[in-house]
Amino acid sequence: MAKLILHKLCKDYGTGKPAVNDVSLKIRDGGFLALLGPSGCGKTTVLRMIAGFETPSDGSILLGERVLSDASGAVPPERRNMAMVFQSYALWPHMTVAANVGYPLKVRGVSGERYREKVGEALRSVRLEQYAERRPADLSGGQRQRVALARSLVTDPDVVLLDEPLANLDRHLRQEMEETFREFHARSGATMVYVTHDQAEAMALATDIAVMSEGRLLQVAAPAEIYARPEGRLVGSLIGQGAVLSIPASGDDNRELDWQRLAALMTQGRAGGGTIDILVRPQDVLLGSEGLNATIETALYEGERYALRLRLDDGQVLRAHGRQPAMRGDRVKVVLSKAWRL
Ligand SMILES: Nc1ncnc2c1ncn2[C@@H]1O[C@H](COP(=O)(O)OP(=O)(O)OP(=O)(O)O)[C@@H](O)[C@H]1O
Repeated sequence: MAKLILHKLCKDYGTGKPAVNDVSLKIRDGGFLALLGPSGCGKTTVLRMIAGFETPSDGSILLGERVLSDASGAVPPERRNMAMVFQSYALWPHMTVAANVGYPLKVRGVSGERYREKVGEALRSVRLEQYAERRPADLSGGQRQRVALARSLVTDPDVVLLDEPLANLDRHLRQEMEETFREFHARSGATMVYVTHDQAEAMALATDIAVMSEGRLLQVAAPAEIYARPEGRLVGSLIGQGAVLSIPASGDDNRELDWQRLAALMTQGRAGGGTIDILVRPQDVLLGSEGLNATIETALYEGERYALRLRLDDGQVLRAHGRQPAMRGDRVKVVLSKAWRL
């Protein structure tokens, strides 16, 4: 299998604003890339161009040395050796689970022992062997999505494209399915591109996250890297549960700011010199007897702690974790142990 390369990819539907604008990306062989971004940012359009369902207005798509799409033409979807998994499962209701899983093999003319072997293997990979003769209507949402996963694997695709595959499931089932997806990825070795607007899902599943906004790619990095060093306000606010504050410019290049530096900047006022955006994670907001004055706006009990929303006296909002019961309107003091300049 080979690296999937998107080179200066554009899609203009003629609506006056391109849906995808100059997206360049390399997805390593066997990688699991999450395409993350708010609704309408162009994620699905990128996925559909990779699959061959949509023709790029500009740019090219390569799988290793093989050109799938460029100005001179495009390889049709059925010759790309890719599989797609949809939010809606897209199963045939009148066919059994086994027949659904085997359908792509039938289309390719595979039959007999080879057919049975491949279907059995795919069903085992998602632990659905016992359900082979059932119909989709007799399965839960999670089991239906596992059928769709097995079907996507049965032809040994080079690339599996997943379009919000867990969006229809409840929170508990989503977590369980995340485990299934990780296993599925590890076993199949296929390169995966996974569209989602759920950052927690992207962090839990992917080896790399690509954040998009308004058709453009903002940042591509491993989950831990993008969490620790997000680029810009949108990525900062999208990944993890941080708060973005605007504070007087620091004048130095250091992007990691400690409390000493922050305290000096935040208490000096805004007399000229411009401002910078900083990202503050809830675990770095420490409640105590000194620091910035703030008021508790909401305190949500989460079992082991309280998730607090605080308003600083300058009107900006922070998120914090509290150990003690807290009430709306309580006055507190906070120290920001560290922050990241966006
Ligand atoms: N067939 C189409 N014709 C015209 N405009 C389209 C078409 N498909 C998508 N668009 C527009 O292109 C932009 C990107 O859409 P796309 O579906 O790729 O976004 P998305 O990030 O996947 O959104 P969502 O998470 O809501 O599915 C949107 O503004 C959308 O309205």
